[in-house]
Amino acid sequence: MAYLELNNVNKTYGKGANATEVLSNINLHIEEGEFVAIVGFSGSGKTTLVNLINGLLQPTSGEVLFKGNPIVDTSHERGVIFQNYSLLPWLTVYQNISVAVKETFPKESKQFRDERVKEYIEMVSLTPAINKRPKELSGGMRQRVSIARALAMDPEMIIMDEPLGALDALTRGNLQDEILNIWNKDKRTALLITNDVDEGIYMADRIIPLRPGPNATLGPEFKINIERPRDKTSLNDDPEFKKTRNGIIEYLMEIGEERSTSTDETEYVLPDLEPKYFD
Ligand SMILES: Nc1ncnc2c1ncn2[C@@H]1O[C@H](COP(=O)(O)OP(=O)(O)OP(=O)(O)O)[C@@H](O)[C@H]1O
Repeated sequence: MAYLELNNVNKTYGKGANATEVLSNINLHIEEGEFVAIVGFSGSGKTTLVNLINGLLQPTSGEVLFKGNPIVDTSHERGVIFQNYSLLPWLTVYQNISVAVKETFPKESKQFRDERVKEYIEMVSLTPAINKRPKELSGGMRQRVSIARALAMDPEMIIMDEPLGALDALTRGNLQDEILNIWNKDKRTALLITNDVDEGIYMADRIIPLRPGPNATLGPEFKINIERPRDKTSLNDDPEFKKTRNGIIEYLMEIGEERSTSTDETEYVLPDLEPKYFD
């Protein structure tokens, strides 16, 4: 039994003539402590997949199991970092994180909770903005609050739905490292949805492409056999990095081409294939 299992999962939206099967026959097994990245085309069903694992959605058929039990609801055991921040606008940075910490650690002392909130705010370098409300923050800062909030809740599994997409390269690189530190130090299990192949290779043990939808299904997995901790500056020259990157890109280009020569007129946006920070 794997830590997280999706067995023959299908998800359809709508009914009758309006029914669209977004995900088809998804089989995904993630072991405890693994870091898996899913790289997908825009609109292929990545968020639907995240919501099935988070417990916000139920599959139309098939099963989603966490530690052997069907996922029927959201749970603190699985912390999600969404792409759209989802902060409470009337609360400050401190209060947004404090609400979540209080919910997760109701029996701990006020001092413990206060220290934890401040520790995670400091981790994402937002101490100077601790009393600001979301509308006073940039998009990148809001996303950092959202990351701090998810991690401060101490989830066993971290699920990330394109969490770093809106950030500048430097902040993005720093947060990748912070997430990796926490995953490694606390022996978490992680699932990262990204459209950035390089980010996936830098962070994950395996990358699995999600093919374009409708009826999106998972492609073959690519194992990342690069020792950790990985060094961003030398990664570009690593033969294993080049081989893996080329393999994934070739695969994505092939399925992109298959789609463009089919009769289907939907336009598909390829995942981000340009290296941005490995110069
Ligand atoms: N509640 C819903 N009802 C009907 N259709 C939906 C619903 N949610 C998503 N869809 C459709 O399912 C498909 C996949 O959506 P989803 O948001 O999962 O994709 P995505 O890969 O996360 O997209 P993006 O890359 O744009 O974030 C899209 O065609 C979308 O319009």
